[in-house]
Amino acid sequence: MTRMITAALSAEDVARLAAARTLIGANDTDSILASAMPSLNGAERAALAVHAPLTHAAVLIFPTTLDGLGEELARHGLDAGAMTPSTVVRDRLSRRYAVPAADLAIGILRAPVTDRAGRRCELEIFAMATPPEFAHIAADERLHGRENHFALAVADADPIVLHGLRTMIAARMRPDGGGYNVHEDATVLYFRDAHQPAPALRRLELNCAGQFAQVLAEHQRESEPGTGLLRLMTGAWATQAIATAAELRLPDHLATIADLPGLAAATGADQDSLDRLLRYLTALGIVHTSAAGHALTDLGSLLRSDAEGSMRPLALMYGGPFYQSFAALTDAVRTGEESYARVFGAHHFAHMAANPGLAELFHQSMAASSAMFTEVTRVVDFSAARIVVDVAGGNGELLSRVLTANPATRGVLMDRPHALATAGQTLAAVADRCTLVPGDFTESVPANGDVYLLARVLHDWDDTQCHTILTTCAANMPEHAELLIIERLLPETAGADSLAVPWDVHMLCNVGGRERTESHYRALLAEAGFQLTGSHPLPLDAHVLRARRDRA
Ligand SMILES: C[S@@+](CC[C@H](N)C(=O)[O-])C[C@H]1O[C@@H](n2cnc3c(N)ncnc32)[C@H](O)[C@@H]1O
Repeated sequence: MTRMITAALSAEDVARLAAARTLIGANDTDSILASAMPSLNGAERAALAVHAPLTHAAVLIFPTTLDGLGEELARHGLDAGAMTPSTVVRDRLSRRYAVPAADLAIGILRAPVTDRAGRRCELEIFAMATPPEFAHIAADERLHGRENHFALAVADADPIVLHGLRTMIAARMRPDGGGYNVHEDATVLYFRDAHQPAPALRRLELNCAGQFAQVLAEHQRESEPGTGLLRLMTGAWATQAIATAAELRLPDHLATIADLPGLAAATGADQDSLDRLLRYLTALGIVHTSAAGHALTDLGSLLRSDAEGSMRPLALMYGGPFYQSFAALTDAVRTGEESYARVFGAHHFAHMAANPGLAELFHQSMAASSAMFTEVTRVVDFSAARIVVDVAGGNGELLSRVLTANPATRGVLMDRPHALATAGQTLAAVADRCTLVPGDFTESVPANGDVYLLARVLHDWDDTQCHTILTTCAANMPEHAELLIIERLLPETAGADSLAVPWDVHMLCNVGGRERTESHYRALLAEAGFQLTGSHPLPLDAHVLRARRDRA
């Protein structure tokens, strides 16, 4: 006797099943990862393919009933096995369409298919029994394909592996919920990229046998868009908490005192308030708190005033004058003019010139991020240079490194008088080989150098002012001399990450300057008669750009 086939599939769902099947058949793990997460490099894709190979593509279909669906699928060449109930998709649709979960009948079937490399994968078919009153759900889901996804199966059910894979994917696709499937004893994490051009690749499932509550909880937390936004919006609180710690010299005291009453007494702080600040600093990773008391983490140690390359002055600048000018960012964006002058009544450099204490702190703070200078003497060979001229060299941090590494070289530090006044201590060890020259780089620069340095100077100015500085250099530099520019470079492509991106806004607020791409610097140099001859990366996302006078 022939069994009645009662499930009916629409032509649209048959086509959607075929598309999901083709997605698997036309791809392997590497090619699907390359399309879904183009920023993964080959080595990262290969690692992902080992630890989490492609396992299935999923599609949600809408037969009138689930009865006889297996036979109907077989007629379309899909050999699906037994149906199991879906709870995760059912609950999501229940929430999405405000329909009681008990009214939704959703089953999962799996049909074997092979990828283009001949590896066995599956077509995961979610089927929702769709009586006429749920036709609107079917129409909406078919249109948006929200449940479509492709899946990677974690090869080793291990929390560290799962955590690492999750982190790698979450840097490219937004965490988008997940759950523990009791029927299959599997932890399922979803990711989403709403901007992915191929709808079938907008959603990724990472599937791992076993229950991993901690990884799942972290994923769920990151999946709530509000949490991420709250963290971003309260970033200024972290700035202030760190600045307050620096002002109270808390990091210095934490080097020898671990208990709260002792720390409160040493810093002159209210004990309960200090306890709350310490809890926040612990959450920020600055302080480590245990039964033994409080201690600095490695990160927090950089805030000690006696630390090599101490970042304490930067903490005070970012939580002090720069914090105030950033509060007027809206003005800067509206007008295109720096907010620092609006807040303090004078341009950054004029304000520094009139406030020696602040100038001292500023130059200490510039030196605090001079980790970008550590590589300069390795990347550039100064041994043939008789004289190195550091144009607007501040307190001489870079020049002192160059002269220390090159005992036969002499240096000229050129800057405004108030800046030179801060240089004595930095240059003490090389003072016999160094001359301090007050001047204005819009008028002239010393003329006898072999190498000229312009470190973190051009980003203070707009293109017109940069042109003036560069043409002054070109007019005064000997023909053979080389110009080295040290700056952070904005990425040439949108969306790429670099410290230059936030610093560009910082320059807008505080000096009216800007960060630039390498091609922007190449063009500025060319207009001033220089040719860009090389570019080398430095720490903290900086680069050294090498240029010579254009003889063409
Ligand atoms: C951001 S700091 C960079 C200092 C140093 N090159 C460094 O990387 O640490 C910019 C420097 O430009 C100097 N400056 C500003 N206007 C100047 C001018 N017209 N002539 C010479 N130096 C100037 C400032 O005094 C300051 O030291």
